[in-house]
Amino acid sequence: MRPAARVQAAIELLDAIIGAALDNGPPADRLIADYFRQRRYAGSKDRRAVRDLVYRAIRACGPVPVSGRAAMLRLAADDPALAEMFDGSDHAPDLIVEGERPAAAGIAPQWLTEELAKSGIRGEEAEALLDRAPLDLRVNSLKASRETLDLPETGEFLAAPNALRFDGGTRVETWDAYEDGRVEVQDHGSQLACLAAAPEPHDTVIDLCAGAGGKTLAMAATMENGGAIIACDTDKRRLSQLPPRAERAGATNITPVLLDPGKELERLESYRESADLVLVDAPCSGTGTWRRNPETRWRLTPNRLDALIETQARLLDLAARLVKPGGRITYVVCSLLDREGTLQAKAFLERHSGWKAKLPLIPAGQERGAGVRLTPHHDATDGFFIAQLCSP
Ligand SMILES: C[S@@+](CC[C@H](N)C(=O)[O-])C[C@H]1O[C@@H](n2cnc3c(N)ncnc32)[C@H](O)[C@@H]1O
Repeated sequence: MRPAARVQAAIELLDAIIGAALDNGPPADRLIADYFRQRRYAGSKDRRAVRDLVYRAIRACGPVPVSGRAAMLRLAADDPALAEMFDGSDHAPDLIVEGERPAAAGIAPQWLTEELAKSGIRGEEAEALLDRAPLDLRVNSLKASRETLDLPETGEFLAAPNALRFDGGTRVETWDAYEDGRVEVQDHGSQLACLAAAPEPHDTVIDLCAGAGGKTLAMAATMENGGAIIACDTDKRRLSQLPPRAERAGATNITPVLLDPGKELERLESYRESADLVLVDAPCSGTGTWRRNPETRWRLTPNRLDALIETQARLLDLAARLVKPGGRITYVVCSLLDREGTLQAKAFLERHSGWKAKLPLIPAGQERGAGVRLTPHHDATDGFFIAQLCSP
């Protein structure tokens, strides 16, 4: 593909990504993969170049752009070589018309930038939300040790006991250690959240929002396959990924339980007041993960945020019924908004007398009200809020 044709391809993809963001459609990565599946003539260099342009444009635009072309013009406004590609030739973008406006720059849509600022995320902290993320691995201590594991590349040792960091583009999927479950891809922030949860080998743990099991597997390793982990989720597709992953990782103490939204307690009745630990890794705005999925900031609306906050409160109340006296809830969100983080934890403590917050002991983060917050700028991790809520 000629360079100008790559720019036009990026514009077409951006149109699809903007449409999907507004209609709750597929994520950007899937749209990009589908686009190239239908265009086999594009080589790997073309794909990489187009993908890079698309993500640069997504990161550059704060509010939702009116079109892919406006998003690309945002980039071209600061990049004369890119602006020259708008030359109207075959497969290239049309010439730039005088007065044609690029999409607005910024961190996020205005309302969301304000929510972040209210939560203390502004300036460098806000800008770092759109950095490119490195690739973090967790060495699976059921099968290997970080100190002796031999990998094709040397990773940087991070503060979490099994964490290693590599460059963003590292192709770990091709490594033997990945294939045979000696390592898992997991952001350092997620690993620190599991460290905060600190499950003991004999514990009964309920992982209420287990998804595909990222944190479940980390806890199974910490528990050395002892005790029991009940891994729940309402999403059948995500939860169905857990058993094969557990098998690959050699984790044997996990029971997956599919929940019906709104009827979670009915399914979990037999676990009432039984858990030493309930991990609530709640559905959230994902404002802490924009480094990986920058287009998700165009998907969020004030109404969607309100609905997420309501669900988080409901799941915390449910968790309180599952914890045994003296047990605890570890509440985690990959969000930096106080309404989902410290204010959510505070509201829980007000609703549940006798419960107390205990500051999680992790070698990173900053105290934020009832818990600890990790941010891309301060901790070089995805953004997280983590609280430990202890039952009387
Ligand atoms: C942040 S993700 C969990 C990620 C997962 N713990 C991990 O480490 O990979 C939140 C999960 O909550 C699930 N969820 C949403 N509503 C739920 C509900 N009412 N009960 C249980 N899980 C729910 C979603 O399907 C999603 O998988």
